[in-house]
Amino acid sequence: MIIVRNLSKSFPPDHQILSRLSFQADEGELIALIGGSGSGKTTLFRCLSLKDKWDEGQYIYDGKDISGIGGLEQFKYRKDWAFLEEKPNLNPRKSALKNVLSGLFFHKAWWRILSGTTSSDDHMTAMDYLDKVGLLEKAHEPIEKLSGGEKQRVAVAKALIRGAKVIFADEPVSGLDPEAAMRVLEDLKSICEKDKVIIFCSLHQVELAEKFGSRIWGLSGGRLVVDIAGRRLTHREKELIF
Ligand SMILES: Nc1ncnc2c1ncn2[C@@H]1O[C@H](COP(=O)(O)OP(=O)(O)OP(=O)(O)O)[C@@H](O)[C@H]1O
Repeated sequence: MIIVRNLSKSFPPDHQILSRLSFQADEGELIALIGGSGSGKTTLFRCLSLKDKWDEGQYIYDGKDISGIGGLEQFKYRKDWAFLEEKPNLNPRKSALKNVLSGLFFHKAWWRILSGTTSSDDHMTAMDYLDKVGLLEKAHEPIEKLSGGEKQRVAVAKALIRGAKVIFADEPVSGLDPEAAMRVLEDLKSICEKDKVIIFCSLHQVELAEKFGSRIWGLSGGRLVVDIAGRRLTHREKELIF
């Protein structure tokens, strides 16, 4: 569970980006974050994944206040989190399988990392995750030969194999055709429900947020102006956000 109280962040000299955000996110929730360009979506994700510092506020993760923790302790928590970006962070020349296996970096023995060897158990686990996102038959294809949606689904499998408990998906379906976008979001939603991970997913299309979000957050000018259970937004709620 994630609890945030009064989180604020500004960029110098005094550009306030996030303003006193408070919320709770529970396991199994897919939180669809919507907001205009520059409303602070990426900055919020960067703060929650400890990539950026914030100025004020309390951040409680799994019952522990991690607001002021330093480098080494941060590393421990970062193992629990994965980032999905618009352009998936994958090696284009390596196969889908090898890319998924690289997600085990945090968990493998040092000699396996140095020698690049993997056990047959690791191999089967990676195949299981590729199966979960419907890409078993593409396991040996190099990433550069996959479509945008397939690449994103490999990135999802890579996040899962590393045991991510929280996934920050920053506009993961921008640039995908509607069918591919639906498939990626269907996978994320099913993983969220079955594996009880928390997924924060920023989206530009309100309809997708309404269809896939178990909750919808609306961010405007760095403020959380809408926080509702997944359903169609009212006209007034849309006006508050955009
Ligand atoms: N490193 C930085 N230094 C100064 N200002 C920044 C920095 N990063 C982001 N900003 C500013 O913070 C604001 C919020 O940016 P952010 O990227 O979080 O918005 P966003 O909602 O993700 O936008 P988009 O939908 O366009 O990606 C913007 O005004 C941006 O210019």
